[in-house]
Amino acid sequence: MDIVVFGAGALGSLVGGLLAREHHVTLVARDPHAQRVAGQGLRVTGELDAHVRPRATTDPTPDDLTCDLALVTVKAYDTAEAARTLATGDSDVVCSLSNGLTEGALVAELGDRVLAGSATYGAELVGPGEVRCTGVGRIHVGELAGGESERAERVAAAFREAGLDCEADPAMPRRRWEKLAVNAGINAVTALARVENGALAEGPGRDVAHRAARETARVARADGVDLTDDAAVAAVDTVVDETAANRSSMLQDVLSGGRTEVDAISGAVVDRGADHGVATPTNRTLAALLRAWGADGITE
Ligand SMILES: NC(=O)C1=CN([C@@H]2O[C@H](COP(=O)(O)OP(=O)(O)OC[C@H]3O[C@@H](n4cnc5c(N)ncnc54)[C@H](OP(=O)(O)O)[C@@H]3O)[C@@H](O)[C@H]2O)C=CC1
Ligand SMILES: CC(C)(CO)C(=O)C(=O)O
Repeated sequence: MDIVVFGAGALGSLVGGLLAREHHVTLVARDPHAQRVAGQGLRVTGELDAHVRPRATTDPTPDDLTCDLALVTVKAYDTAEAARTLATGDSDVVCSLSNGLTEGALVAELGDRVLAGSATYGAELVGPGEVRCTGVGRIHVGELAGGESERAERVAAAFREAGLDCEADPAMPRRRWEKLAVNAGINAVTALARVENGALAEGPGRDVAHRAARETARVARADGVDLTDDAAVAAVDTVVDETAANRSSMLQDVLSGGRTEVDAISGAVVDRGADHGVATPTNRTLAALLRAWGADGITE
């Protein structure tokens, strides 16, 4: 398969690097990472080990973006720009692995080429040309509206050919909302309390994370997705347990003074809740505090 990975930072370099063991991959990345990959290849270290030579560019032409599959791995807030650039090429299928509700921005530019995706692999960009796998997870792809899908099966098979753990999921809407509940609970609370995920196994942070997850489930149901409060809370507990020593991506953003994905996570729950008349006081408060931090940003 001809695959473009748009936004090859941590996750995109890991997934794109692993796919390059079997497929023709182009990474759209920033310098100096892109330059190093183009010159000396990409090293995958940590829990997996590979040295591959995908193409890499910072400035893709429409020809570069013409492919069988475009994976979007930018931060949620860069999705709209990524979609506009991808629309200059001709990709058969586009699939985002970003956290948060980002499909609106993709569909607006790319229409029914868009599949939903989610990833639980862990990745960190060590430096130019090297990405560390911090957790071997799983990738799911499927139709935005759910249901069996030949094209999702094709994408999943291509991932598996390259040795990635990937399944087509006919219940992708539920999976995405469950992941949103996990991120709404864990990311926002750990970023504000400045604790590792494991700190939410007990105590006051656990209660706030559960409330945020329950609200997300309520909004999901109003949106037509069958996610119970109990399932959303159980998903938070499972991820807290499995990633106890992790600093969530939002905590990492706050500690590094970077921009957070608050709009696509807590903010998206609030906005979608408002569309359906569902109150989301916990997510509203978490989003407001994260945005207040973003405005003034003390990091030490
Ligand atoms: N890292 C992980 O383990 C996981 C991450 N995720 C999700 O995946 C998404 C990506 O996360 P992560 O990989 O950590 O983030 P990164 O910031 O490491 O990667 C995104 C990369 O995309 C680049 N980028 C953005 N726009 C462009 C553009 N127009 N052209 C070229 N490059 C561009 C960014 O550059 P710049 O910063 O300079 O704009 C950055 O290098 C997030 O939504 C995250 O929540 C999900 C599961 C696991
Ligand atoms: C699953 C979790 C919460 C792991 O830390 C994550 O997705 C993140 O940090 O963004």
